[in-house]
Amino acid sequence: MWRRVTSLSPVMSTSKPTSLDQAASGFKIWRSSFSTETPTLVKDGTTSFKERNPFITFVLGGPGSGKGTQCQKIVETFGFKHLSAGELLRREIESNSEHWSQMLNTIKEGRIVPSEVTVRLIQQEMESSDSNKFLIDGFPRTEENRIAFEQLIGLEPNVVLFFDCPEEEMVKRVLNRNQGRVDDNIDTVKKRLKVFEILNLPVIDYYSKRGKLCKINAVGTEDEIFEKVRPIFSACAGK
Ligand SMILES: Nc1ncnc2c1ncn2[C@@H]1O[C@H](COP(=O)(O)OP(=O)(O)O)[C@@H](O)[C@H]1O
Ligand SMILES: O=c1ccn([C@@H]2O[C@H](COP(=O)(O)OP(=O)(O)O)[C@@H](O)[C@H]2O)c(=O)[nH]1
Ligand SMILES: [Mg+2]
Repeated sequence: MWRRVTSLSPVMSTSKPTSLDQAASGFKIWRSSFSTETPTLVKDGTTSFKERNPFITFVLGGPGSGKGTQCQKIVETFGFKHLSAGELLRREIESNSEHWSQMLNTIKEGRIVPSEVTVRLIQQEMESSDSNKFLIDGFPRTEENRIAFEQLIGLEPNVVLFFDCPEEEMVKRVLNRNQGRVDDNIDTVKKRLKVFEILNLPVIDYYSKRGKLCKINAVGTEDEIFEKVRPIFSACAGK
């Protein structure tokens, strides 16, 4: 048996990040069915993922701010491995994996899937990749996500990109996205914008204080925005 919180109001009424995240995911029972043991970091029996010293970029911004679009350009120009947390979750749902219906409902309602699930999917992708440069798109979405990643993977991002976009523009882009997503409708977008403001902005603020944040004005053409992104990676890639 599991229970789902259907109202956004608990998200709005408390200020503690951990309880906020629990309210946002609404899966206390589901959450408890996942192990919190630190998974092994050994990839091939000799080298742990951490020892590979990967370059990790978190890509943040509200729904429709252009994260995925800019990630594609970064991949083309700088050869990163792109991991979209949302895509990994959608793939899990499509493959009818355990808890697929809870994940689908969470996404439909614009809430956040438990950290254990998302971090495990990201970890599997990173560990099995030949690349050592990662763009983690749309994660971490909460302080609890951030802490779970740091604890389970044992690493922090090298850089955090934040695509800063006005709400009106984000809504317009999401409603025109036309990819058949269950969350690209006005009701879910409104909820996602609230979740972004309450749960994701504190993560952005955290990285700003750590001196890791690159804030990019996400208004303009895709190419104009990429010209602001390019110098961030040129310095280390020599391009
Ligand atoms: N700079 C831009 N100007 C106008 N539309 C954009 C821009 N960047 C992306 N889009 C479009 O907006 C929608 C959302 O972009 P996407 O990259 O999926 O955002 P996110 O991953 O942040 O939700 C897509 O249909 C995309 O083609
Ligand atoms: O770390 C994550 C990333 C995504 N999601 C869920 O997946 C949805 C879609 O995420 P995605 O990043 O694909 O959306 P985008 O911001 O690109 O529109 C989010 O609203 C959440 O419900 C989540 O729970 N945890
Ligand atoms: Mg996206």
